[in-house]
Amino acid sequence: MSGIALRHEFGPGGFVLDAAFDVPERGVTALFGPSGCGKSTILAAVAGLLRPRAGHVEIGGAVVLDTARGVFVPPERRRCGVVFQDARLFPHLSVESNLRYGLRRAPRDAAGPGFEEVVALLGIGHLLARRPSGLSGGERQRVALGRALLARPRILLMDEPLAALDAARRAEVLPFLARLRDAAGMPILYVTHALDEVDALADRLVLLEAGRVVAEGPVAALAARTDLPLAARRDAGVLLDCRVAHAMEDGLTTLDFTGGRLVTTLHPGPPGTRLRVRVRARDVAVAIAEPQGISTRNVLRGVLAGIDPVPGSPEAFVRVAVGASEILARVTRDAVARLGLAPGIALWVLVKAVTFDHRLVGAAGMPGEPPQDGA
Ligand SMILES: Nc1ncnc2c1ncn2[C@@H]1O[C@H](COP(=O)(O)OP(=O)(O)OP(=O)(O)O)[C@@H](O)[C@H]1O
Repeated sequence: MSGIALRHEFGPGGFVLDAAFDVPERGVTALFGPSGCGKSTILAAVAGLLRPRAGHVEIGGAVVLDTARGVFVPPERRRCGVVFQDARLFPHLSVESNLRYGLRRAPRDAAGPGFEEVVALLGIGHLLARRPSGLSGGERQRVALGRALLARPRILLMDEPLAALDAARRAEVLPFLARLRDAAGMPILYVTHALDEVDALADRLVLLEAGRVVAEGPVAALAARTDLPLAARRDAGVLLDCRVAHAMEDGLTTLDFTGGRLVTTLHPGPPGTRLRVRVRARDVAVAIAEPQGISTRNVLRGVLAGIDPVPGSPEAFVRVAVGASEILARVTRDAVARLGLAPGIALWVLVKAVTFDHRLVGAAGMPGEPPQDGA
């Protein structure tokens, strides 16, 4: 586990950062929050590019900052691999030379994937002879990821690595990021304000607001909470870890989750492919009796676990336990009263097959790759 605790002020009366959180040894920890909440400042302080007033930063067992004891390891000795919005490749060097620059920076005794392995992981073998100016934005970012990884850092720090790309390029790079996350074997601290990137990549979420940590924990656990700023978003809803059960003849796909089965119009991959699906609360309706004669493909039986009114609105979140999972429905308070909803009653959850977000990427494994049993 890596630990980060930082306090900083940008001049008298300026922005104040006061944040502490843990980063597990593996996987992506996303720093998420509105513009100006301090995400980039945290990353800069971890990388050693900013000297905070007070703080303690430990990465993979190495203390790189401890202001109480006067420890400040300079950025070049912190072994942080940093990837920014813009790839920042050396323009006069080929892709291969850019990558080998990363490799030369790796400490002799540091273990990590080799040149060929990284090139294959990021699908950049056909680009090696080119200069950065001859690459698309997405290809440049893939090379930047490779260069950072080849330096065999203790941690990868990514500051909105997809923010400068258009939607098509983002969709192209996202699966490679997911691949890198699974293969890198090191923590990744990932700054973003795009929820779809969190859904696709993050294991843990650190939710920030005005320089402070509002909540931290596994992404799915935070998505299910109705007391966080996330719940105010239009796309608020639970995340379900699913596995493709089978493709149906009518072009639909069934997904299994711990609690039941969903029919969707998604085509994430062959049976066994794992993916994380966002079920938006606004797309979910509830019924107190099993509905008949409706077009909705997903009708799941559950038990009403709780009702959370949305402050300042005529709406409420209804939490429904479906097997071991919980699904959120956003309904009017009028519906709560009309149906006599109360915790403990049986409830049917209705989700149309067409409502699932098609931008979602497999949470593990690449769409189209064979399933990895036991993964
Ligand atoms: N060098 C600086 N001097 C003064 N204020 C600064 C400085 N750098 C950042 N800030 C302020 O600190 C706050 C946090 O900035 P930061 O860039 O960390 O936010 P962010 O969450 O990464 O935002 P975004 O999502 O827009 O990139 C902002 O209010 C910003 O104006």
